[in-house]
Amino acid sequence: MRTSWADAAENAATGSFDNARSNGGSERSSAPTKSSYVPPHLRNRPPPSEPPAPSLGGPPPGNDRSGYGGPTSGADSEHAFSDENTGINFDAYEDIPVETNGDNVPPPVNTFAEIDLGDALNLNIRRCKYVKPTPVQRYTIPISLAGRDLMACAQTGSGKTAAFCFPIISGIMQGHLPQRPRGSRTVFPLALILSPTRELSVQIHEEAKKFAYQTGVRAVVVYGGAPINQQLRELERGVEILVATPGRLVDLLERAKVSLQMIRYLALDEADRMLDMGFEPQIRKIVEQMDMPPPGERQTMLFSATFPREIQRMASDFLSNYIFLTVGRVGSSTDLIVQRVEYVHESDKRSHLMDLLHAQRANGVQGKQALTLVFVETKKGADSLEHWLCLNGFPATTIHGDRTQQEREMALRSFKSGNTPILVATDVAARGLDIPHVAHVINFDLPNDIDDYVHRIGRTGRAGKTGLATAFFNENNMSMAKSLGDLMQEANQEVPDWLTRFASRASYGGGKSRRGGGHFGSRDFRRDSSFNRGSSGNDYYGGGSSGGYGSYGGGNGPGATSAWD
Ligand SMILES: Nc1ncnc2c1ncn2[C@@H]1O[C@H](COP(=O)(O)OP(=O)(O)OP(=O)(O)O)[C@@H](O)[C@H]1O
Repeated sequence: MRTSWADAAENAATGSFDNARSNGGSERSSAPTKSSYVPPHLRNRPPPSEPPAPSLGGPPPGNDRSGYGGPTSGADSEHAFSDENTGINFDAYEDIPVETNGDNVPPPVNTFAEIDLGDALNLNIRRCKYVKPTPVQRYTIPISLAGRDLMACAQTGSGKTAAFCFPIISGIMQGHLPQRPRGSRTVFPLALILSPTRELSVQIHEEAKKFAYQTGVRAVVVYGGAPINQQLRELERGVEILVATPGRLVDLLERAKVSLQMIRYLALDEADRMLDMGFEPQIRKIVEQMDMPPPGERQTMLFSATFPREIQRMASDFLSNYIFLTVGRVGSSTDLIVQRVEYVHESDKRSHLMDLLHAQRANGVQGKQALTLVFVETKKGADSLEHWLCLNGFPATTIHGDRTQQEREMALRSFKSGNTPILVATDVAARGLDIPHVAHVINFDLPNDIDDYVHRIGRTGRAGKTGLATAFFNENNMSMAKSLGDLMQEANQEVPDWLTRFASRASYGGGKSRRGGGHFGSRDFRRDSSFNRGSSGNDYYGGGSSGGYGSYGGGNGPGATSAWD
């Protein structure tokens, strides 16, 4: 058992599942390889090619908006452009099925050069070493540049952030900007990007700053748990793109420090999360009850890897004649991630985790622990597991809603740097965080909702890289048996027989799935013949008695809101 974990973790870290596979399974027969299946990223793998090196030493790029008097800061410096994307194998995404639905869908592009994003942004894209657009970017960017509203669903780690940032920055750079009132202390951003967690907002802001470097477009972030005065000072220096968590933004709107009157672009990242029970009232307040222009007068873009039908229905309130885009199936996990599920009794979880970590360390490069993200159900559970890991010689830290913002940020930094290579987290870290080199995601406690599982495991296997995800399963997770088995099967993973047996015994749904039963949400809910805004209609997703928003009882309900902003 230990050997197989070691192999799996090592392979995930080095991206060499193909090697394991080519051993014919003789030495590594228990490794999580799929004997006949070859994931897309390993098929016809081309020789590694160096992306063209951007010239960083030249003169600053011309600003496409000559005469625009806005601030010129973007990324703090060119050092903000890292080498992370060098050599990424984006062929991994080539054969992912893409579906669009809506009127007059603009055609996709194959290269960034085909789109007029503006010189300064194009240069930044090269500086980021983005050689070609990912599928979600190929479709989304022309749709957004055509001024269309969009609901986009694409797998974790597939580049959704750039997909909404590029058109926003380009639109602001090249658009005819409205005159914004001057003199008052209220600020009037042109674009608003909302995300559910502080850390994700910070990350989106970092990305937006890089993309907007020397474009004249200034991005500012506001989020809870950090001093508001500092954020006010940043706002007063000028803001075109405001990245925010809902709570802090409502505060600023109520104090009339921010007006949404001039908003031209609204993007909701993790849109299904933003519209579920925890956040919906705040989002409605921001979008519908303040001074933001209505749908049709602003451009609205919603992004997530998961989009339950009821959330789609609700989201349509915010959109006007929108295009629905799916890259892969809605809510599917990427098959860059090797998924394993282990039957582990509640009382054995710690020792089992210890076995995994020992094996992983033994096989790590120079005995180093690969970055491992361990998800648990509760904040208390996170603290106690962290303590226990540290006592047992595994440097760990934790991120959850009871920690101060400073502690949360420190934990993330320490994890990213490898100083504490194990991060124990609640769902606060489940969505959006793009941490390079996470080799292994362990669901120590499985979530109650398969969509949450998809987001959690999506912290590995990003941007064309491979990853490993392990789930501990026992009778407490019966309600997940079928959806987990289905998801794994869909992602061409090996589903253990015992899980299939549990699934057939479990009454599917278990009252906790937003997805409902039978089919995964694979399409635009408007195509459902039963779609009728005035009636509840039949559930396309069929099966479960519990499907649907109203009955959602997953980990994000009111009891867990403190884990979020
Ligand atoms: N065209 C591209 N070329 C190379 N790397 C890219 C490209 N687009 C995005 N990336 C990189 O891919 C990684 C994942 O992107 P991003 O965080 O936007 O994924 P996501 O789809 O939003 O994931 P999630 O659903 O987890 O939020 C990032 O490190 C980003 O820099």
